Amino acid sequence: MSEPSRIAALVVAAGRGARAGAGDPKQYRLVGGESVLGRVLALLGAHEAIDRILVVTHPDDGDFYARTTTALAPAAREKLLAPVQGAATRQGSVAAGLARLADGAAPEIVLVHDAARPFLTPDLVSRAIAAAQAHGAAIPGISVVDTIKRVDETGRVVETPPRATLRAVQTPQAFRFAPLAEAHRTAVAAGRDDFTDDGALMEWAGHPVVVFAGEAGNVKLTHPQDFAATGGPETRMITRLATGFDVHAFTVGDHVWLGGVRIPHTRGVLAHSDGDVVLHALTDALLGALAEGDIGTHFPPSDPQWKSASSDRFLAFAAERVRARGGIIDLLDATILAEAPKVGPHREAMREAIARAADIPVSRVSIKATTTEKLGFTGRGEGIAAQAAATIRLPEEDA
Ligand SMILES: Nc1ccn([C@@H]2O[C@H](COP(=O)(O)OP(=O)(O)OP(=O)(O)O)[C@@H](O)[C@H]2O)c(=O)n1
Ligand SMILES: C[C@](O)(CO)[C@H](O)COP(=O)(O)O
Repeated sequence: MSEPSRIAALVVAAGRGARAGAGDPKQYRLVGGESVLGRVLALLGAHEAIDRILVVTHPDDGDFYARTTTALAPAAREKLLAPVQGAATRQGSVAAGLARLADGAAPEIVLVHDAARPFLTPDLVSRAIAAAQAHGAAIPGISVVDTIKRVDETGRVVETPPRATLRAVQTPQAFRFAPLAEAHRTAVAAGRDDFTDDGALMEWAGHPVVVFAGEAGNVKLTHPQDFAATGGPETRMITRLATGFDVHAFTVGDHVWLGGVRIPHTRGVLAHSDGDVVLHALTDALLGALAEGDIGTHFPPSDPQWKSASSDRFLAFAAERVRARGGIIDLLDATILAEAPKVGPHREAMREAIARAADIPVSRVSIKATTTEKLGFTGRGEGIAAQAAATIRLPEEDA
């Protein structure tokens, strides 16, 4: 069997955003409630074909970068290499990243992406990878809607290129790694540091470059009005809250699963799956927020394939449904109702496990517990229960 391709994402984030006006560096400002770079890294991190991500940063941005990456889901954080420092030009910043990626086992394919383009989609990333695998050098482009003129230094029009032949190109631009790294070294040796994209640099170095379909929404945040326009996503997102509840009876056994953690106990639970009441309640809360039924709708207990199933897959499924509808999970909160086992010693491990299953930052997961003062079935030690709440944001048109 052939080895899977090694595919790296190189995100250039070392610019100063002079055209974006006063304020924090544009790659760390918020759009739709999330940092621009954070959105890029979350999306690239969740893409299964990408095995490592390198961000090229500005030396002044250490704190911004640390805050952004701490808030990432574990799956995305694990793919991050230590950042490298950029240069005075975009081309120089890309070259610095390529030099770092060449250290050790270089990737086969590299996707070069502007941190300032936070609205890329998984589909665009997949198309970029497929195009690079097929053609070696591939860049996303869209047809232009304005008529474009070439002018001289006085502003006089010297040419009107036929519009049908023009494309406005974007990132991620995808290349076989070795030729791109070589072309960058050749450009520096030739004293060139003025290429505004890697497609132009590869073209100059004599490589064929193909354009594949870009996306109109994949804009580069350049001027202050670009951020005003993206005030859209924030106001267009609708917050939804829903709850979930689950109970399992105790039976003979020596452990229980709670929040994705195996906890030794004097009893086990009666269940078709692993009987994790916390993950079941959270799954129902997420499905409720989507109005997409409940856990039994998607994973019927009558279906033998879910026998003894690990419940993190149920939660992962529900979280993926939120993302598939363009949504964001803001909070997963659960309360465990039991006299025993004690939850406190396992709380952080549960938060980590839930964050991992839902692919969200740990800071968005909360676990609480209470006894019921020896009242009711939980008080009598007959079973264990969990109630949960989830808040998500969904695009207005889909909510
Ligand atoms: N020396 C530079 C210049 C740009 N970039 C990155 O290249 C991308 C595209 O560049 P641009 O939108 O021009 O960003 P800035 O250079 O920051 O903007 P400006 O030209 O307005 O200062 C951005 O993600 C930017 O951070 C970089 O890593 N290093
Ligand atoms: C790479 C790029 O985003 C493709 O459109 C663009 O060339 C970057 O230009 P900038 O002047 O560095 O923003």
